[in-house]
Amino acid sequence: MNDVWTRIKALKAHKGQRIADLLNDEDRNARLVVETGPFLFDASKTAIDGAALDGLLDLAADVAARRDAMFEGGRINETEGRAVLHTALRARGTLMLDGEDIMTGLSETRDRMRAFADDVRSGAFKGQGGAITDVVNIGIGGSDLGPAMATRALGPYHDGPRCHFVSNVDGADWADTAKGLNPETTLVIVASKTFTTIETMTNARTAWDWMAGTVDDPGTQFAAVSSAQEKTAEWGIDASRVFGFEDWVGGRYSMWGPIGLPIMLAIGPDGFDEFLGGARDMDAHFCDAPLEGNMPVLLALVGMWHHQVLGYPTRAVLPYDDRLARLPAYLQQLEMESNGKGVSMAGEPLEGPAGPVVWGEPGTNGQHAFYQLIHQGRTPVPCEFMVAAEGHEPELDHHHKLLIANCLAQSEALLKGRSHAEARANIANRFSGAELERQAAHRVFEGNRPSTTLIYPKLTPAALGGMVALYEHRVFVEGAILGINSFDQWGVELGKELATSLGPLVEGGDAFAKDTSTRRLLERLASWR
Ligand SMILES: O=P(O)(O)OC[C@H]1O[C@H](O)[C@H](O)[C@@H](O)[C@@H]1O
Repeated sequence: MNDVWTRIKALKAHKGQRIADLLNDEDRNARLVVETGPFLFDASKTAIDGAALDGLLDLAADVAARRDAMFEGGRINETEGRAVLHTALRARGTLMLDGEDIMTGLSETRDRMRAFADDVRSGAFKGQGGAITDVVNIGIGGSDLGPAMATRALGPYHDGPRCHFVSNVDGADWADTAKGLNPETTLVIVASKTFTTIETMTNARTAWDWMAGTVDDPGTQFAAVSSAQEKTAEWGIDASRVFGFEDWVGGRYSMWGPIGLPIMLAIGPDGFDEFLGGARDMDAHFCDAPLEGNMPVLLALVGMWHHQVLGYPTRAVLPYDDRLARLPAYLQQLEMESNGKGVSMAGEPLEGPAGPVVWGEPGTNGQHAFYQLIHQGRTPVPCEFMVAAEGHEPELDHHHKLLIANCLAQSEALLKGRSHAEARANIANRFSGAELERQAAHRVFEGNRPSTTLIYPKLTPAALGGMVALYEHRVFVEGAILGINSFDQWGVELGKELATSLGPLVEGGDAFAKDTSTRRLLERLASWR
């Protein structure tokens, strides 16, 4: 699709319409509101008119073929020569890859996870001091963000051992986590697809030493999750507690399989199945619904309208759901590591930007922090709101009503704004003349700012699974349209290599080969140690 940038440029002709006017067009509104499963996605508070939507849908014309290739195991991760089959982790039936039904191995692993989780949760699996009270997942990036986000999101369903997450190589992360833990009743999961990531290996070694201080055989209280099982054996972790996955599961797409073990330990295997089921339903919708009316496709096209067509550099994810506090961080990896690319699959520089900056915080907290910029800053920030119809605290339903009211108020405020005349009228009793004009100018809201809203009845395991799958497929659609590889991450390599070369210099080695700034920083840090 080498004319994609030409077509994106052509779409700019449709910009400039006021959202409030477009909202009067019921036919257009109906096309921008999609429902599936427990979700209603409303993209009508954007400046996309019917013709722009036609053009955007046209961009996505070839996505279906690529989508089918992904689900069928095509090697669409071309730079690494790999299939992209995280969807198989939540699928049913058979799926042949290189002459083998991969579903057999996947369900065997899931059965082993289930048995292990049941044993840990029931107390049949014991630490030296008895039943496991605490689980520490040691991993980073895709081996941390998904399970950390999901266990927080599903707090009301949590009836297993406490789950903790240590990711940062900063010793503070381990030290603060270990402080309240008893090694004799703690299970450590070392989660790393490659089992080479320096942060994870360093934290795992520290955890091992900590446990060895009290526990006779620390390996018995360690489990490992990896696609490099030969490396887990070197750690002395018994194969019965090693859960593998294949290289066709990308790290940031991996929580549906063994990387999700902390979720399974927290909410139980049945809850985990519901989580997978929600994602599977979204997969079915993505595969079966026509492009128009396809929720991930619409979410992707709205994203591209804002970033590639209108040039807005960022988008904010604003869950009015405190338990989704880690969702923005999770989506930062999912979206920015997948689509933060500069060249096409063929290695040609892109004519425009691929993925935007993704950021956010739960509402209402963000309102009291950065919404000032969202409402009055010069650069529009497309906002992606999400809110449940009900919370898990029926006795606190008045809180939830306030939450909903605030969520809807923000998208309404962004849409409507406040004119100079309105601002002036509000303060005309306090100011006059030039001072009235000046004060009013500070109280003007431009309005006409875009947002989308995703609503769902309740944040259940199934709803969370569906929501994450929705965003996974959104990333896929954007990447497919732009012709980039959403499944590699070469951009993280250089920093890793340089960190390796800087290690000895932090120890005091000769830094003559480094630039003058890096040398100065090294020298001053050394002088302070
Ligand atoms: O699971 P691991 O192999 O330890 O990798 C952990 C993370 O580190 C890498 O640098 C990648 O950027 C991430 O995509 C990955 O999730």
